[in-house]
Amino acid sequence: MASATLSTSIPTRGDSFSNLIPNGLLNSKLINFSFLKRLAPRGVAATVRSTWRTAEHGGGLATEEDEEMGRIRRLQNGSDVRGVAIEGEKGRAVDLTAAAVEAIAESFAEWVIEGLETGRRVSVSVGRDPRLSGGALSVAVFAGVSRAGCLVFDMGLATTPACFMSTVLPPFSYDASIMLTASHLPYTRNGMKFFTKRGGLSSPEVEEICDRAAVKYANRVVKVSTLLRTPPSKVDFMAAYSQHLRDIIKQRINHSLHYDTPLKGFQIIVNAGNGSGGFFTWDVLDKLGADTFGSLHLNPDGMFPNHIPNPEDKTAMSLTRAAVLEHGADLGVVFDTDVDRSGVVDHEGNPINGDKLIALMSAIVLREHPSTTIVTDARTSVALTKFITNRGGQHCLYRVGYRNVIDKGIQLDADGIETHLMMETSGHGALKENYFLDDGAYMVVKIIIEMVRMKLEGSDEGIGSLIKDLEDPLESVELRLNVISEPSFAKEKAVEAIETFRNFVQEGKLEGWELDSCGDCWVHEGCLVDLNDHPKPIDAQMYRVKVYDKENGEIGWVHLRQSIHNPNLALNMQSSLPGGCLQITRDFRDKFLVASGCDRFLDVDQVDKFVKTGLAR
Ligand SMILES: O=P(O)(O)OC[C@H]1O[C@H](O)[C@H](O)[C@@H](O)[C@@H]1O
Repeated sequence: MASATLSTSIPTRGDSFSNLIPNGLLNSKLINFSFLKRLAPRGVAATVRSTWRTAEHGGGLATEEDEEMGRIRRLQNGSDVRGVAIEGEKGRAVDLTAAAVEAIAESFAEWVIEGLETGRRVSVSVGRDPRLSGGALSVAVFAGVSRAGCLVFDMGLATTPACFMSTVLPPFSYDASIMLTASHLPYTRNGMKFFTKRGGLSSPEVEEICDRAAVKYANRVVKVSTLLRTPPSKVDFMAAYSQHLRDIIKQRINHSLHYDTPLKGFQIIVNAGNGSGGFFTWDVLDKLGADTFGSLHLNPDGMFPNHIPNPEDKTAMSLTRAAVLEHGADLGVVFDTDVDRSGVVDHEGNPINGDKLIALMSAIVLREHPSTTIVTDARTSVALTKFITNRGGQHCLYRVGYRNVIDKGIQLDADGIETHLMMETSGHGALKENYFLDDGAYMVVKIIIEMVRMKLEGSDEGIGSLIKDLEDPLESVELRLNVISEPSFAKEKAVEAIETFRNFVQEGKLEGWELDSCGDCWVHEGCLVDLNDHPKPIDAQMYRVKVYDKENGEIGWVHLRQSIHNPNLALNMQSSLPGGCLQITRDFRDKFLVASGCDRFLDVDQVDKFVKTGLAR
């Protein structure tokens, strides 16, 4: 091993350096030693270095400090922190403890202070969703942030977009914000999202913060503070944020007869799934004159007793659909727990989420900004690309993960390629006009304004009519393949499988499969395969492949990637040929999984089941 690598790298936790380590791992994704040295008290850095040396010599056990540091590092999930916060999951212990949260919050606050280099005390706001663990973990955040020397502002029950908005809306304008949420994950989980005035943090930034927290945590004898240096000040930011949303609706509709109640005469059903989104009903819609009778699950309940708050959830959508039809409402709205995502139901009861929601938002945005570029993740249908380009827009397909999609849009826009909308199929949607922030409430605001505008222009067709010409893909399937490995190696094994897949495709071992360098994106070759003009560290490995057949030409695509949250691979595919997905899956299994030997460390049950029965999951 080259000495240059020796002096700059240390292993990540759990690298017990057995011969289980996948090829090349020892040199990859290792944190920077000089960074660690700056932070780590001598003992810790020395332990880390000596463990690394053990590795260099081919063996040795991870120390207790390594274990502790690894536990904190593994809480990073892309651009968020996520973990189990309360007991209740079979086989999964609590790892998002108050001590871990405190160390991470303190590290974030230090990172903000260093970045701002201001003489005054830095201010940080804190919000949370209704999860049962939220109260206790808030206290841990207050302790960590105040321990770093910041002023803390407690927003209480809040939404993720509101946390960001608290950094830009005067008079609040806090320097940074932390939201405690695990979005649509079960009640046992919780997590953290981080914001500065520049927006949400990227995966490498969160990784840096977790590395810092890991060292801090491992070096602490007493892990949890009992004393708050500065008690938090309570603020009712949600009231100000709601007024901000109301003002936007009033100003943009500019109703000639009733300016302050522009939603008079409209019935809108909100399904908040017992998450944080209830405010949108009583503090935004009701006050603007809408009739919200029939709305569902508005009261916050950290057990989420009705269904998972998630616009991708079938129950959430079908209950909302039923309520819209029962009440003859104009619109149904479904929020996820922390309201950074949403979906809608039109007045005919048609659910609009996934590709359909992207199409709806594209139709609205393209009217305002003809020819704008729209960035989505690369699991969208060929029909969506057609929908966007037929209206004069450009469609850039990029990597899964809302932060990736948003960051790509920001980068394109900065490079002079006008980009107004960035959306993931999961329902994260960000608009340039709204700080490039993924904001489920703001998306609904845009849709409501469009709905009223259409009505005022004399159309009774409703917002569903805007996407009438969007075709559904003939076949669309998602399968998951669990990685069978010790948890600390799961990520690396996933990368190994995905890179092997890429090699197989490139070497022509799967006939008719061709690595898709940029989907149907015209912007730059290679954007999808991470060869950006501004390369960024990769948070999850993924490739999209176009599939051709001799008789029919291009028949579909395959997208293989590491899951962001779990030790598994996600295999998505679409086909325009009946039975195409079955054939694709058969080839994937026989010519890749079995031929490469990856089936030895991947659980191929779902693949086998689909091949046998045609049923996914
Ligand atoms: O990797 P998965 O488990 O499929 O999750 C992927 C999804 O995770 C979260 O929900 C993120 O907010 C999304 O941006 C991402 O697409």
